[in-house]
Amino acid sequence: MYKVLTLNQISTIGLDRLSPESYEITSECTAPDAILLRSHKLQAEDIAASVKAIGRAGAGTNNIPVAACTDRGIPVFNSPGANANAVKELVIAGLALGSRGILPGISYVNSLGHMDDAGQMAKLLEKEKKRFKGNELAGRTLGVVGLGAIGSMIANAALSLNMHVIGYDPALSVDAAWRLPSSVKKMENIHSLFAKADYITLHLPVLDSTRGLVNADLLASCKPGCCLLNFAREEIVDVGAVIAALDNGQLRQFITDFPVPSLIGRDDVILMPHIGASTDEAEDNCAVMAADQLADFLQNGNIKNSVNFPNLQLERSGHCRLAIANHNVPKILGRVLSILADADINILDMLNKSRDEIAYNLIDLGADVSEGLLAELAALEGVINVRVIH
Ligand SMILES: NC(=O)c1ccc[n+]([C@@H]2O[C@H](COP(=O)([O-])OP(=O)(O)OC[C@H]3O[C@@H](n4cnc5c(N)ncnc54)[C@H](O)[C@@H]3O)[C@@H](O)[C@H]2O)c1
Ligand SMILES: O=C(O)[C@H](O)COP(=O)(O)O
Repeated sequence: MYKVLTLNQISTIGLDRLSPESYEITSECTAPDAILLRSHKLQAEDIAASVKAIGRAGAGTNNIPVAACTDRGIPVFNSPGANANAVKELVIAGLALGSRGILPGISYVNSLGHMDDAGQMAKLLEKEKKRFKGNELAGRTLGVVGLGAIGSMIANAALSLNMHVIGYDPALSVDAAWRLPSSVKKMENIHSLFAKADYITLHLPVLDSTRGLVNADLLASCKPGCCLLNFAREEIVDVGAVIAALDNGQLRQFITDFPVPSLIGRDDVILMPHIGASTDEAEDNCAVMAADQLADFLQNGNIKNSVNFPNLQLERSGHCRLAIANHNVPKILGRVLSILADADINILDMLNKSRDEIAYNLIDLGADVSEGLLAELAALEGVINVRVIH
């Protein structure tokens, strides 16, 4: 029986993938085998020694101490693309809110509760509606920073709204490049994107290299009157610099899913409570993906969509499987194999892959391994953890 600790509300459609015969799902547990979470801020010291894997039902893993997990041989999984459509739709709504007098218009109408004559109200609204005039998105230029799962969907949607789309992504994957229509103009650097776009939308992860990326220097290069949308992460944008750019007219509007107190109460700011992925569909998709990935790791050692371990999947064969995480240095696999050979254990299949400082091995064996042999493998220099899966 595997114990899975949930640290956020996870869709039951996803949790149902973990059958009650093999999994106990609990929101309180001192020795879980795995953790399933969304945006809960997880501290390294709160990850019990028993934890073998962490599943993020969502995209961003900046709430998880990934480096500490790597050191401890714990793979961290996320759910790439599973909530991208939800974010795309909210960003399209953000573009509409940023181009038309929708929110002030609604709030004006709601302020007329004292009126009781429909005819008079209609007359007043026809007179006042000029205050809520906007502009169309068609013909304007949208700059998309980060052209991964979300950014590429937004680029496509904006093209269908007859916008011009320019994009910047210095680490674009081959898959993501295939998803992009050729009419999306790739910019060489982020400054030229800021200089050309009427609307700029951010869809990149928070990393050391992207923290504070949108700062006073970058905002100084944007087209005066530009509208900035941040549905990526709070830390990517220097809010003080955004407020200064709004005050001096460099920015016309800031729309974000990551409110902070200094932004509240401004007419030129639209704040949402981190609801980019808050749809039934996205929550179900993310939970299903995260649960399936955790189950495949716990039951088979397979790794799919890990942010710190190599992807590695091997069909099961033989009597049992060893899953070994080790530091990515020479000779460790050779030593493992010679211990197995000395114990007369036949290897039926195996796969070994590395990613940065970590290496991971799946070894299918023709016979069971003793506790003593497991301890010998675990004690090898460079081996981080060893698991036998029956
Ligand atoms: N508001 C929300 O609720 C919500 C929901 C989902 C994701 N997010 C955030 O959006 C981010 C992107 O999600 P995704 O699913 O598209 O991820 P993704 O991994 O598919 O795409 C991210 C893209 O950003 C690119 N990138 C990395 N560094 C960059 C840089 N310096 N400049 C430009 N591009 C850069 C990558 O190459 C990649 O193509 C997530 O990391 C998460 O923080 C927010
Ligand atoms: O990175 C993500 O997937 C989003 O920020 C969604 O976060 P949530 O799962 O807490 O809504």
